[in-house]
Amino acid sequence: MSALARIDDLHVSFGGVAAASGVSFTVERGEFLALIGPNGAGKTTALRMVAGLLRPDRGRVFFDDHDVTALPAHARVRRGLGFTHQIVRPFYGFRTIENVMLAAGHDRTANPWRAITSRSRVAARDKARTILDRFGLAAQAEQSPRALPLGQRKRLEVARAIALDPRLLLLDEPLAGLSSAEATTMADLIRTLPGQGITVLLVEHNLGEVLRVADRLVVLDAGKVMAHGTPQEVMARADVRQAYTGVV
Ligand SMILES: Nc1ncnc2c1ncn2[C@@H]1O[C@H](COP(=O)(O)OP(=O)(O)OP(=O)(O)O)[C@@H](O)[C@H]1O
Repeated sequence: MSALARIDDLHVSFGGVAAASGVSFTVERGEFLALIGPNGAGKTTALRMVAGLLRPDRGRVFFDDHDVTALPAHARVRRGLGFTHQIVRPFYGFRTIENVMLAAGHDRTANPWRAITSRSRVAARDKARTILDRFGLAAQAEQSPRALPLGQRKRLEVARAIALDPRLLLLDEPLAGLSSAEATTMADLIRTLPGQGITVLLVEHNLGEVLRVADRLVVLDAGKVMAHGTPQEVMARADVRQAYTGVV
């Protein structure tokens, strides 16, 4: 079977700075793939091009064998390519469960406001409850996201993305800013997604958690792929250890 996503020779520059210089890799169906590399390697830039948040100067993104390079992010979301932001952005005017319902009602109405006012409300609420349960947020359902600590707000961000039924979920540093216990909880939750039909492409600095939960790694350095393989294969390479950790 072909790859779920194929990233082919992406180039992009900001002013004179090349943030991606021929980035190519595939995301296989059902895998948990992590994109790692030192600061400024181009990880977030690559993820934004896959999501449709940034147009490459050159290169193509294929999702499910379709060339989606020209599609904006919202059109990719409709095809099943979801993403979360590094900085969490819940709707603070809505309760936690309503935040998930806005996404859960997406298949019934294109207008998110109608998703919580129309007859589909009950179905969306049930779906949102199930997702909040899975993400350990059932007790916080009726609270404002403002009242939630960062660890729970980050889980809400992933819960909202899941409610859109993605087949591929792009996660940008979901563990950033979390305590080590919270990071482990979040990594364990993300680890369950491929078993539920959601392929994961993760950008993450927390190498310990990445090595624990990822199936495969792609290492970026200076806008290029320097290595890919299982965590064991990749971390056995001296050039990767030097670029990524500064230790040979
Ligand atoms: N919008 C932008 N405007 C100008 N330069 C940018 C922009 N976005 C990224 N860059 C530059 O592109 C390069 C790659 O940045 P990017 O954020 O993709 O790296 P990263 O690997 O995600 O880094 P980090 O791990 O620090 O988040 C860096 O030199 C960065 O300064």
